[in-house]
Amino acid sequence: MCLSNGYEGDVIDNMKTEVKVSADEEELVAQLRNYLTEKLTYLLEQNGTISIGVSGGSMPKVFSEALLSVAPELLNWKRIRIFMVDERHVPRDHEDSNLGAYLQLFPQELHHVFIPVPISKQVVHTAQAYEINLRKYLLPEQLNTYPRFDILFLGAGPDGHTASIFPGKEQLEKITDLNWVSVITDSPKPPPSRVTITMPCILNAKNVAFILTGANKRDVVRAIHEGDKSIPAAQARPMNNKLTLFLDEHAAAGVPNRESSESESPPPFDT
Ligand SMILES: O=C1O[C@H](COP(=O)(O)O)[C@@H](O)[C@H](O)[C@H]1O
Repeated sequence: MCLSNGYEGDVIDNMKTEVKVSADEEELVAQLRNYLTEKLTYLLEQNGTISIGVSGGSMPKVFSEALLSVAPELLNWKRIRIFMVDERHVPRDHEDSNLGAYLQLFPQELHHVFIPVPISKQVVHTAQAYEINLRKYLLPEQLNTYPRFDILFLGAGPDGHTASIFPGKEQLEKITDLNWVSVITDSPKPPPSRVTITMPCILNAKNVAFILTGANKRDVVRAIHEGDKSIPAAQARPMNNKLTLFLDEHAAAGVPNRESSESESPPPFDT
């Protein structure tokens, strides 16, 4: 049942925010599948690797279902690479591992699609090794700059963190000259040690989509929608000024003037 469709095109400080609201998980997966289908169709016509960054937490299940149900002709696994936007510093077979959660949901023959986060004893070494792995696949278009992910799927906590960038802890330790990956050792959300891509990598992405469900994400949704830069999730505004929010009904309660926006039916914007 489709209780409400997405409405599109709210423009706040030049950011075009497309909001897709789903009635249940099945509809959320269908909306994600449509989005992936549209993006993959376009990206496959371009050259090179298609880079998709994903979050952990509640995201692996819906993202995996959506991607694995995209039409097979669009799933050119030789060209698709999936990256963790953050990883908890635990072994891959630990229940808290973000990558581990995806690997359980994907068939063994597709595990090579995921770029490993090599877990070392020290979290700083893990971050360095992961940054080296990112550089193998995400050559920046110009030297001395940040990678340009094709699509980032971000989650956010009720406190406003995204990836593992937490409020008040945005000044992450500089690991390398360019600092694509950094560490946090006192995360307010367990486990305390994590690696994360840095905010400039998020801002440099071609497409950024949040997947946010549940009533406890309402305030974060409001902050993102209003561009309230006090929390990291709301700072994650890509350079192309296009943001997509995939929400359920509970999280969508945070979208201001939702009813009136829906009835106005603003015209769709370009993709
Ligand atoms: O710890 C994390 O939390 C966020 C949000 O998780 P959720 O369960 O509330 O969806 C997640 O995006 C991040 O990747 C993860 O490491």
